[in-house]
Amino acid sequence: MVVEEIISSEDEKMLLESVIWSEDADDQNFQKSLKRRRVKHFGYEFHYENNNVDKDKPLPGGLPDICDSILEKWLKKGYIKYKPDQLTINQYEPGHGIPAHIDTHSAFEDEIISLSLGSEVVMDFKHPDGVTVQVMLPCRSLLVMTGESRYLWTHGITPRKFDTIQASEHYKSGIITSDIGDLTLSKRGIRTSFTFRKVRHTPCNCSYSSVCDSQRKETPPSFPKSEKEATQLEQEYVHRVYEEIAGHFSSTRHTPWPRIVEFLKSLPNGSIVADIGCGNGKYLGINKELYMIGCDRSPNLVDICRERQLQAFVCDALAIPFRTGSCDACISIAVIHHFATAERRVAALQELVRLLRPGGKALIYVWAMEQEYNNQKSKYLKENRINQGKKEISDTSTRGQLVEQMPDVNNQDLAFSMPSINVFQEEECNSRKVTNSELPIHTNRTTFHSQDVLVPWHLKGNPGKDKSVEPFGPVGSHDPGSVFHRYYHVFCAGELEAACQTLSNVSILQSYYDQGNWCVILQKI
Ligand SMILES: O=C(O)CCC(=O)C(=O)O
Ligand SMILES: [Fe+2]
Ligand SMILES: [Zn+2]
Repeated sequence: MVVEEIISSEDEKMLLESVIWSEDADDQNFQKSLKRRRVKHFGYEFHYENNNVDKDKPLPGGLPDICDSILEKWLKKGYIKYKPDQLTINQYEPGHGIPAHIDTHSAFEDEIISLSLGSEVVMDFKHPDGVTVQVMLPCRSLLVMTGESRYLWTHGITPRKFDTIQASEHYKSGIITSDIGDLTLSKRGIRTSFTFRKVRHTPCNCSYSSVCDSQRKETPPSFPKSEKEATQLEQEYVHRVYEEIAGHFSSTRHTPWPRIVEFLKSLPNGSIVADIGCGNGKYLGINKELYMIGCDRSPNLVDICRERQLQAFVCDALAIPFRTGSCDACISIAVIHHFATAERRVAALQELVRLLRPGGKALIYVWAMEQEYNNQKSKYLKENRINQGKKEISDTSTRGQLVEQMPDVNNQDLAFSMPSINVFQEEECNSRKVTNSELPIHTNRTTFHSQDVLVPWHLKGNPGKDKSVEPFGPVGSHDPGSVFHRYYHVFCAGELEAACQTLSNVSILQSYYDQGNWCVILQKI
C-alpha cells in the first residue's frame, strides 16, 4: 500500500532538516559511508554484514522525538498497528539504489513502512517466481509493506538517474504499467527515506517458509521420491542458493572454456543462439557475429548479465518462452545436472531440442561422476597437485574453500571443478542410486561416492566489520562465511548419451569428456 500526501510539505522540510549527516565517528548514529547511499540508524543499529540487528544493544536515545507525533498519527489512522522502535534513514543521490532484498524475517516484525522525502522514486518488487512490479513512490508518500509484500517479495531501487513512469499520472503512486503510449522519463532528485520497523524478539512464524530465515530447515534433504519433492529440492538447493551466492559465484566465473568457445566460433555468422542457464553471461559475448540471448532461473544472475549489457531474461529451463524451431543453436552449460530426477533431466534436454530448427545444434555440458578419464588428469587437477606439494593443506573444509574460491587459473573455471586426487574407481558408477535416502554432502576434491550429492559453496565473508559493506548483497540473510549446498546429479559415462537417445528428432553428433564434464553436441533432424 502506498499512502499519498501522508505529511505536509512543512513537515517534510522539518524532517529533512532534522537529519544531520555528521562526519563524527563518535556519534552513535553515525552514518556509514556506503558506496551507493548514506545510511543512518536509530533505535537499533542495523548490521549489513549479517543483515540483522543486535537486539540486546539498543542505541541510546531511541527514535528521534520529531517522529513521535507522526507515528502516533499513523497508529491512530490504522496504517500501522504497532509502534516501531527502529529507524533507518537512507539518502539516495540520483544514480544511487538499494539492491533487491527482503528485510530479514527474524530481525523485524511484519509491518515495515517507508516514508519518501525530497524526491519520488520507482521501487521494484520481485516475486520469487520472477514477476517484477514497479511501484511509484511519490514525494511525501508512505509505503506500507505487510504480509506477502513484506515477507515474500523483494524490494529494491535500481541505481539509475531516471525512472520510467506513467505520463498521465505523473506524481501519483501505484504500479507502473508498460503502456508505451503513456510513459515518460522522470529525473531523480535526492531522495531521503525514513524506514520504520519493529525489532522482533521471537522467531518468525510467517507462512513463507521458503524465504524465512527463522524457519530454515536444519534437517538434511533427502533423495526426491516424487516430482513434487524434486521441485522442492531444486527450489531450496539450486534456485535459492544461486540467488544467494549470485554475486560471489559470478566473481569466480570469468574464463570461458576453450571447447565451448570453439563451438560458438564454429557457428555461421548471424546464427541465433540461446544460452539456457547463462549464469553471469560469460558466453553471451564470445562471438560478436552471433545473436545470443541468455536465460537463467536466478534473477540476480540475470541482473548481472544486464549490467554487462548482455541480453538475458529469467525463465525456467523446462518452459522456455521461445518459439519451437526458432534457434540455430543452443548451449546448456552446467545446468542439466541440477534437475533432481531422470525424467526432469530428459524433459530439460527435450525443451532445449524443441528450440532448435531442423539442422540446428545444441552443446550440452554436465558434471561427471568420473573426475579422471583415460588416465588423464585435468590441467586443473595437476595445478592442484602442485599447490598441494607446495603447501600442506590438511583441513578438508579449508581445502574445499580453496578449490571453490580460487580465481581462474590457466583458463579453467576452477570453481566448477572438483577433481578427485584418488584414481577413479569403476565401481562408483554402479552405485547409481542413493540407497539411504539422505543426500550426502560431497567433500570438495574427493571422489564422488554418490551421483546425487550436495556440493558446498563457501560464501566469501566480509572480514573486518564496519568497512563499507555492500548493503544487502544477496537476497535474504546469511552470516559472512556461510556455507550453501547445491544439489547435483553427477553423470556417469554414457548416461548423458543415453538420455539424449530417448529424445525425439535428434542425432548425437559428438560426445566427449572435457575437464570433469560429459559433453554432447546434438543436431535436430
Ligand atoms: O529507501 C527505501 O524506501 C527502502 C529502504 C529499505 O528497504 C531498507 O533500508 O531496508
Ligand atoms: Fe528494506
Ligand atoms: Zn518469516
